[in-house]
Amino acid sequence: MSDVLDRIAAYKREEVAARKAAASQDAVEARANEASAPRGFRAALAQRFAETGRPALIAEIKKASPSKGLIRPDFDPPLLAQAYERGGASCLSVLTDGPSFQGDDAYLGAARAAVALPCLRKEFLVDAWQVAESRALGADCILIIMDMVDDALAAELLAEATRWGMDALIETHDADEMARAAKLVQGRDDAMIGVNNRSLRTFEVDLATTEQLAALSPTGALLVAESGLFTPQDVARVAEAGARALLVGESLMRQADVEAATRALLA
Ligand SMILES: O=P(O)(O)OC[C@@H](O)[C@@H](O)c1c[nH]c2ccccc12
Repeated sequence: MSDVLDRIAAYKREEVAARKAAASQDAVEARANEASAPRGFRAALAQRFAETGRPALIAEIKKASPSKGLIRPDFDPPLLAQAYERGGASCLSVLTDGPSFQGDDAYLGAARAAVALPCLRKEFLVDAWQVAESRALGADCILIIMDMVDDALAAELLAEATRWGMDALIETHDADEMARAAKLVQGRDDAMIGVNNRSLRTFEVDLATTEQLAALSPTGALLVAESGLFTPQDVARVAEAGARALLVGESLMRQADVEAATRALLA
């Protein structure tokens, strides 16, 4: 009865409850107020797309995943961040979830401090408290997974992100979630909507997901194609569908020379 996403949601709620018991909203806000100012995440992607006419890259720092196990044994977030930056990435995504992705909160700050790129905290948000926490950790952008939140929580997360000067990547995987995302961003001109080609419940990957949902994406939203992108042909395919940015992890994390692989993917 319980699939991967349900299991993650269950342990994340416990994790957040424990963290909230240890640090009040005021305490976490005090840390957020001292964090280095947000770097414009969506703006960096939009600018790169405007300059090149090709999708901009959000490169992901990801050690392991529930579907692939250990992806990169020699894992050094600052060095990986610099390789991505030199290779032409416009933004970074850093996994902070420990149990499923072998991530860590500290990786976000360490990667961000090593580069000038805006950084997404790749985390499962189940409580608005985590938004100020993300800012305290240095995040420039948060992730809102529509499959994990109801409309009220999604709106709360988005409003909190805006209040802290961060962008939000709103992740969808089917037409219903895209419709909910479109409603959520109605009236805003700063929307960023992701289409995850991988199901977080079955791990099945299909680039046709981007093609199908792109047509349903609200006009004005910056469309991000996520997961399962391995070749320049894959990139061309989602670009053709309307993606203005890409979120790529595994295919780059598996390469010995991350800088060269990043450059080759974007070539
Ligand atoms: O490693 P890939 O297939 O290139 O995928 C990267 C990214 O899209 C994926 O890690 C991801 C997309 N949405 C998520 C939500 C939670 C955790 C992970 C993800």
